[in-house]
Amino acid sequence: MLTVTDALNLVAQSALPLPAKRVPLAESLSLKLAEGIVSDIDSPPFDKSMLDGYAVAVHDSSPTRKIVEEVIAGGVPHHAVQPGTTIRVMTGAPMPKGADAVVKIEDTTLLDDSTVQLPEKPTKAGYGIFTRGSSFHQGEEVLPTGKRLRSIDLALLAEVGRGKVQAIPRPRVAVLATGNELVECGKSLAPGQIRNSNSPMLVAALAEVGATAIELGIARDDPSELKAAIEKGLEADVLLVTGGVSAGVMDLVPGILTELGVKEVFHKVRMKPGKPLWFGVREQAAHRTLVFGLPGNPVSTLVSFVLFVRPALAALSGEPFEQSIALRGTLIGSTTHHGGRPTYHPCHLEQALDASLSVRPLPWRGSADLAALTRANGLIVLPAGDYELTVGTAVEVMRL
Ligand SMILES: Nc1nc2c(c(=O)[nH]1)N[C@H]1C(S)=C(S)[C@@H](COP(=O)(O)OP(=O)(O)OC[C@H]3O[C@@H](n4cnc5c(N)ncnc54)[C@H](O)[C@@H]3O)O[C@H]1N2
Ligand code: MOO
Repeated sequence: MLTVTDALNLVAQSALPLPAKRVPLAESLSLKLAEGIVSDIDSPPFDKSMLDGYAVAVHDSSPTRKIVEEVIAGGVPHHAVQPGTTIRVMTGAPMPKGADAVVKIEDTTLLDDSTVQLPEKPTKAGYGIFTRGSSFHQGEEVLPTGKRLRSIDLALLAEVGRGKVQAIPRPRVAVLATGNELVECGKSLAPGQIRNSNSPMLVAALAEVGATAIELGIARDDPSELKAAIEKGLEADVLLVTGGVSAGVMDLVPGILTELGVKEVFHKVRMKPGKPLWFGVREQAAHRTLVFGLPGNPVSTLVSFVLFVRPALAALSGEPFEQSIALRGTLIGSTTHHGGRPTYHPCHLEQALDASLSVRPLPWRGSADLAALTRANGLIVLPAGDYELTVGTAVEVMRL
């Protein structure tokens, strides 16, 4: 059976960045730019007052000035500032000709409706002015290709008039739960039934990493129903099918995937939980779909998602394919391990002031015990073998 590392390498080979496309500004947050953004304007586009006050010429020493005009943000001055005169400007207003500084309104005294007294101390030239083009010039590259867009970057795109940008889009990920025993969350249970907990978990986990989830609901263990749902899911960039991938009589998923042209890359990985993980790729025309058959038990689904799907989604979005970071911690509770598969055991991690991690293994009843996982914020990576680990042992852990 494949090791986790070998299986990860196989997923990494297929998880290539999605082709870039034009994306509306409002949908571009956290996407990776696929073009350098060049400004269509000087910024600011005009010499602009940064204060509410009076536009003055600093070499003019007249103690009082005649106010010839008032310019608000969005307006334009119709006069120039001449010796003995001033123009009242509001923050954001274009500076009038003849002025080279702004005196704050709080530092002045209005003598009558059209006369203002200025402070004796002269203002410095340039004070209170954001000079045209002092941030950047028209034709300058303001955001480089490859940049992952943050909210402040969206502000800059808006400033330079870019309503659409060329970027690597968010991966579209279809989520399909399979199994006759499953009912949706709002329903009461008949004998033998359980609620579909995998779909809400995966949809939320996809939201956490900025992927777009396409929920396909529940398909019964019926070949034609499964086939129709899987066919729909293959239109996405990634299809996550949960359940039906182990060895049972109703484990139909791998066969149907193969029938629909998905090439199996691997089935089964030496890990606990998550052993029956299935991975394949369908190439059709220019469209590639990565397909993960996630084992049905919710903890197996989540661990497989964290280990395999999350790095694949990062790679599709243009980031490096990186495994969850392995950290070192020290056990503050003992634990035992049995069996030939490395186990990802739920734990509670606590970081001390010196950044060291204490690791408390949590009671856990296996891959269907999702309640135990709700109390965990990490997983201990326990190597294969039969052994006991005592308090104080150094272990490898991952954050959840
Ligand atoms: N003979 C073998 N039996 C099993 C093997 C094996 O290798 N040989 N592997 C076991 C392991 S490990 C796991 S994990 C499970 C995985 O099975 P499947 O992926 O085929 O999943 P199902 O059989 O459909 O379901 C397993 C379990 O999970 C529950 N489930 C399924 N979907 C959901 C959902 N959406 N929400 C909540 N719970 C779900 C389902 O009811 C089952 O109880 O196979 C072992 N067996
Ligand atoms: O690998 Mo299964 O996921 O142990 O329960």
